[in-house]
Amino acid sequence: MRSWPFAKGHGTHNDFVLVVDRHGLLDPTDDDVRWLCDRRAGVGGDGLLRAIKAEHIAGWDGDPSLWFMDYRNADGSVAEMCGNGVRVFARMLLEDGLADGPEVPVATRAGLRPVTLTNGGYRVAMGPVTVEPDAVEVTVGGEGSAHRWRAAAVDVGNPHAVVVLDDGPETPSLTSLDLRPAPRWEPAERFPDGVNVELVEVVDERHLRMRVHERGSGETMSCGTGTVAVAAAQAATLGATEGTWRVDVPGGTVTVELADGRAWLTGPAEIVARGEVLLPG
Ligand SMILES: N[C@@H](CCC[C@H](N)C(=O)O)C(=O)O
Repeated sequence: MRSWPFAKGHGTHNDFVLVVDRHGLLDPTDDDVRWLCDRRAGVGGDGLLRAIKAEHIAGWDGDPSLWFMDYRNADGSVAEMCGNGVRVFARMLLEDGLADGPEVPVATRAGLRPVTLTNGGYRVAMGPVTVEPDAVEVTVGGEGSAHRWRAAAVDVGNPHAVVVLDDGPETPSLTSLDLRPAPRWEPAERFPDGVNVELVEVVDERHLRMRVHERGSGETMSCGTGTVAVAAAQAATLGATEGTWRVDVPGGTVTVELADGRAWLTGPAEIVARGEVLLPG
């Protein structure tokens, strides 16, 4: 049995188990991550956020004294970035006295992501975003209820495929789609390491509603990098290089600002529990 102090938190109901591992001694295995994220046997979460000093991360060539967010999906796989997670991560560091506000620079596999505590929530500088319209075909739903659409490939540090639903009479509503089976995409080589798939309803030009199937976690109530991806895909459709978008997800609402190929994400971050978890083994 191993006993680890942990916190549980969420950003627009995208939920995480958080552990502080300053010197990189915990080294969670894939099985540990799956167990921690298990909603019946473990603590439960869409992913694990491990805070480790960047000096222990091979390949990090920035300031070694920064906190590095080691993000793992619920299935144990590693991801480059998590837009909701990084806000919750910054909040935990601030609450624990491990960082000074109002700006917390967080090292991630996608690069530096500064998080600033503002009146409207936690604002994250999300870095560069690129959009390739109509790059893949995505199939959503199981046999008998499958739909196929063209999707934009969007890079927010991690990969996304964004389907914007039209308002034609044959188009199913966002809420009716079955996101339990993992969406498929073609050509498969376009995303060799998997992809997060967002489905979007346009409420108006600057207001979007989305659902997401996350690589490594399944359908979640929100995905911060996904909200940036859908805003960027919509901006590309409009021919806009800057602006502010409201994005509604099943777990709440966030704001995405875009300017000159870069993005900022603002939303809530909550810590809901702290304790000691007893890992098997
Ligand atoms: N929920 C996150 C994204 C987490 C990583 C993603 N599943 C991936 O594998 O790329 C977010 O809020 O951005």
